[in-house]
Amino acid sequence: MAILSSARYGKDNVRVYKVHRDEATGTHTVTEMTVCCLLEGKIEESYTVADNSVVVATDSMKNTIYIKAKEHPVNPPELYASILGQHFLDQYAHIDVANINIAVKRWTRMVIDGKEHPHSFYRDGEETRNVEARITRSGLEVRSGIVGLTVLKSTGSAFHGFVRDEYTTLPETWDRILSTDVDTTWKWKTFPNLQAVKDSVPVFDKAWADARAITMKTFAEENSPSVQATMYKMCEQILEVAPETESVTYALPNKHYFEIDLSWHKGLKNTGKDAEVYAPQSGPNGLIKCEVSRS
Ligand SMILES: O=c1[nH]c(=O)c2[nH]c(=O)[nH]c2[nH]1
Repeated sequence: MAILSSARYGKDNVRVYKVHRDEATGTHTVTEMTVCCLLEGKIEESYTVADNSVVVATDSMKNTIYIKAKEHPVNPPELYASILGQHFLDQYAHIDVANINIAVKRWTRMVIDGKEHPHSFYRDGEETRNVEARITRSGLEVRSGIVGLTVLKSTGSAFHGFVRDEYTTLPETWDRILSTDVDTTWKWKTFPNLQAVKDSVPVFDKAWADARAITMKTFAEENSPSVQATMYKMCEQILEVAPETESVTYALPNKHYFEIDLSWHKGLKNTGKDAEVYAPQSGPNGLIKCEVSRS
């Protein structure tokens, strides 16, 4: 005997671009995002007995993503995700949950001859602003975040005092390169309904800007004793500045840069205090994760 223990389906990788044209100033503002929409509900029969009468086609979900982007603001993405998800619950009585994930790409306004250009933008990094929303009839669970913010510091990072035994070869260091691709999320207290999300609109952009600034300032200024200790400090600060959040997570790869001993070539000094040329590693890499909640 078999039983369908869990199921969700929908459209992934729906790419959407929206322009807002300010008629008064002639300034355009653009948003480009990738949306994933997965529905849950009374859909068992579509899997178990091939009954498609319960299936909202994933093609219709794609259409709905475009239509809701036309009808409503797409910023902040937390609001658009909530509006989109709520639509599926309102429209289809047998759908219980809409899982909406959004990744917003960067289009930063060009500055030409010292002036912000009204309609030209550039991609300043692969970092995205992300939202994961789970919309149910008992509330909206929303997690915001940043993915793919790549950072490096050339000093101001140490790692020593770790376990030394017969498996250890890594030397202790008081000065190393630290580099990572930041993946962080902050979870909002569950919203009871869509109106509560609408009422919270101003806090979403602020939390994103604060989390980004805290990540970079802490990374840059702290004399890091480890990735673990640095990320915990970042979490604490985000919880502090965003009181509407419940918890914060970080997942940070430790992207290693190895010293290269070149002494075999004419006695070249390139290790320790003389290290200048390093070998960036693709893998293996460390991967350090944490979630910090209010106590
Ligand atoms: O910050 C670090 N944390 C670790 O857990 C670890 N492990 C390791 O080999 N290097 C590092 N660096």
